[in-house]
Amino acid sequence: MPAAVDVSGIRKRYKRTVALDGVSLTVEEGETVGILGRNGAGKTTLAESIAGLRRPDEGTVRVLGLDPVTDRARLRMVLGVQLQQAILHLDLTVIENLRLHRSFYPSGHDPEELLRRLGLAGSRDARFGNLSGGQQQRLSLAVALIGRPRVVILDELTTGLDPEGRRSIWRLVESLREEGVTVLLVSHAMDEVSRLCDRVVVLDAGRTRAEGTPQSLVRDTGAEDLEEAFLGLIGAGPDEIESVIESVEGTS
Ligand SMILES: Nc1ncnc2c1ncn2[C@@H]1O[C@H](COP(=O)(O)OP(=O)(O)OP(=O)(O)O)[C@@H](O)[C@H]1O
Repeated sequence: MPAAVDVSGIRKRYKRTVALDGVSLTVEEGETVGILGRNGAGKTTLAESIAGLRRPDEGTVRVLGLDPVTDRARLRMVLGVQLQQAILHLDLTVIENLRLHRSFYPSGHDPEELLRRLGLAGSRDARFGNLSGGQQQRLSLAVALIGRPRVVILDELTTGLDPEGRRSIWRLVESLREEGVTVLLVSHAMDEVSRLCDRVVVLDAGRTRAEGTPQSLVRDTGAEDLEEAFLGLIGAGPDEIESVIESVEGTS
């Protein structure tokens, strides 16, 4: 059985910026793995490389044994992706967008039921372009899940959601885990990562700085909680800690 996600030694450079500098990562089926790192650490580039939206300069990526670039059509049937910038039809309504995406798969969720689970039933007939940021975020998650994927990539899943919305989305991710879905979660929200993730990978300047369960990272760094462990791991000094906290708060 191939791993759900197998990344080996990937490098990616954008002109002068080295975004990924030899990252390797294996995620077994059914695991929920968090990708952490300060702004610009390379998290989205890693997520997009796994999704086949970026082609690494070096190294290999496999998702359930498929190459995301050359096996794209087959991968689409088993991979769901929610990225920071949702690309949905502005002029279609919520339900039309979701039905359209449902039509790409031979089987999947009932669009109406998924809207209810995501707290979007009340916005069913609103155009995507008229939704609030949090509602757009929920719809992009619905689109990622509509085909019942075996692997899901979620980039900043709950950014911009109200507290009630965050909790209902967390419960949904927990139910994915119960169904054996593999989840890769890019996040700045340490409470979210502590609650949902079996394992965490900390990226720093395009390299893997640390990897382990949230509990082991806290224990091994002698920190009080995951946020303190994270700040210690990326080597943030007292002044830098303030600015990292500001950047984390600004994006969560
Ligand atoms: N399309 C691009 N062109 C040029 N540079 C890019 C591009 N995309 C990302 N970068 C650069 O690559 C580095 C990694 O970016 P990436 O978006 O992967 O980081 P990130 O960890 O997801 O950050 P954030 O937490 O802010 O979302 C950054 O220095 C960024 O400026």
